[in-house]
Amino acid sequence: MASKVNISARELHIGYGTQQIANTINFKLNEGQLCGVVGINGIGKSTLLRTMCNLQPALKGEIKIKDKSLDNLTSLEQSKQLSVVLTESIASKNLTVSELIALSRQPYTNWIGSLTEKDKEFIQNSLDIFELNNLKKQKCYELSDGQLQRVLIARAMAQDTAVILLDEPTTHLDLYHKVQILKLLKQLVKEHQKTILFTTHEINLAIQLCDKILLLDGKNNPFGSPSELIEKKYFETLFPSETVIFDTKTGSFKVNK
Ligand SMILES: Nc1ncnc2c1ncn2[C@@H]1O[C@H](COP(=O)(O)OP(=O)(O)OP(=O)(O)O)[C@@H](O)[C@H]1O
Repeated sequence: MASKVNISARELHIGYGTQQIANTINFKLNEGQLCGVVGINGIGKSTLLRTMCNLQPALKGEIKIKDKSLDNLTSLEQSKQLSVVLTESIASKNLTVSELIALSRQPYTNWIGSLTEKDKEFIQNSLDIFELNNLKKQKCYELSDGQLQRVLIARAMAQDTAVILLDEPTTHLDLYHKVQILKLLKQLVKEHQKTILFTTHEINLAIQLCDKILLLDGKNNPFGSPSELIEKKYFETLFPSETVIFDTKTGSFKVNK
């Protein structure tokens, strides 16, 4: 059975007003796929993410969620298809972990905002999957960066959308917690058939864990499986080679000593 395309971009140009930041971005992501967006500082990763969740307009081209153009979705329809975890610090840190995760059910609750049994089930499932039961009564400001990141992803999970977008979900985390978060994302796409797209500077980890990588390079913006991109030597020109080199044998970046 052919996998379903959950999100795609066609000939997408992104930027601010008359300032183009990245051009001709093309990709298609199926359900059950984890995709990392990589590229040097300032190349447009966060701009792409913000464009993909309609926080800013595309300059050209089309984004589709399933078979519908993002432009044609109402904000309620969008919030049932697409959840977003951005880097900006959350305004609601005064809430407990449970309360923050419960907010994710807003697209489904009635006008009073009361939670049904089904809503409560989604919230409890998320707490279970992300092992947050022992933290659920804690205030969000009391959490470590790694714990808060897990809570934010749990909230996106409880929103029950086909697509989850995350902006740098592993910043400020130590190596163990970076790997833990990325493995959780991998588990989500495989066990729950989600499509997850996240921006990252952890290219070595993305190469090991992602099904697809979108490499914003300011030219071709290649998209493919990590091994396809390695074979086509796209990683080799990403950084100046006198500083960092790409080792094709191990599929990882090394310091050029
Ligand atoms: N609100 C804005 N208005 C105008 N230009 C902006 C705005 N936000 C970002 N930019 C510019 O857009 C470009 C891309 O920024 P963006 O934050 O998308 O890059 P990035 O790849 O996510 O960078 P980093 O890896 O450093 O987080 C930069 O040149 C930045 O200065």
